[in-house]
Amino acid sequence: MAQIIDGKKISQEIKEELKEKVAQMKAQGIERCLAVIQVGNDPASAVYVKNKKKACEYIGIRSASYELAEETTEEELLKLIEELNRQKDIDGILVQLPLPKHINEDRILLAIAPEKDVDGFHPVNVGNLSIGRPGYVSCTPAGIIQLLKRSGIEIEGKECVVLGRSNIVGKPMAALLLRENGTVTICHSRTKNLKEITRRADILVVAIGKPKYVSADYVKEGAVVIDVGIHRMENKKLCGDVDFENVAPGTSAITPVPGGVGPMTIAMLMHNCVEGIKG
Ligand SMILES: Nc1nc(=O)c2c([nH]1)NC[C@@H]1CN(c3ccc(C(=O)N[C@@H](CCC(=O)O)C(=O)O)cc3)C=[N+]21
Repeated sequence: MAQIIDGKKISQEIKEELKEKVAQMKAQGIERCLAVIQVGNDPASAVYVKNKKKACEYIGIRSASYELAEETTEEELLKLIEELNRQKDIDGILVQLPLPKHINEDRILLAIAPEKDVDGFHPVNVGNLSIGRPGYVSCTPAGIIQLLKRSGIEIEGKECVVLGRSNIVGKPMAALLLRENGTVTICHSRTKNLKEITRRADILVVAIGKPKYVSADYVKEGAVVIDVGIHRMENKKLCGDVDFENVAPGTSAITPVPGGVGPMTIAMLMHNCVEGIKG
């Protein structure tokens, strides 16, 4: 029987550990504050932002919330970021994505001071990860490493296949698996003979952004499958990039959606806020 990897439980464990750490830091007079910026009122973003603020409250760090109108200009947003970059009492800056179309996301992410970039999206942090230097690591892939480690799944020497090549998930995921001494292949929507490659995986991370895209014929018997996708179906239920019912029986371990990778993203954001930059 496949082990269902419980992201909710593991994320809770991490938040408990962080809560304790925050209490110790407070006793030494150290406080943390995360600035959370949301532009516009996309309902999905509003839910995520609310969950991030709730997590801050739970572990005991302050959050400063900036809810900006849809019409906010790129210049106005840049000005706010520059102000927050300068403020000594702000430790982390998170700009919720996606941004409205009239704002250049790239320019915004580049404006966040790398030492406050708790999302790990700034090119300096991305670069540091790829050459093995200390820096903030993107929360979703960092959370996946924690899921694997805390579920007793070894990475070293394993065939790891990442399906998807986004800057936020696929690429940093590959870098992290490599850092853990996995043998890493990245494949994507244009890959030829995709199934042949995904079927080689001992650990398959799916972040292709298509609902229920991966069926059992993509997966080797006994593989570990991590599903990064999150989609709302017509019946309002959530599903991932993996067809869970079809794939789960042939795996040794698999993450569900919801309750898999999603909660880990927020736990690792909290980790980044509390721990700061470390090796
Ligand atoms: N600057 C920025 N940083 C992000 O980290 C970021 C972002 N923008 N924009 C959107 C994506 C998406 N994301 C998720 C976080 C938590 C869940 C999560 O907790 N999911 C729950 C379900 C939540 C629900 O019920 O909708 C689960 O999978 O169990 C999902 C997705 C962070 N993102």
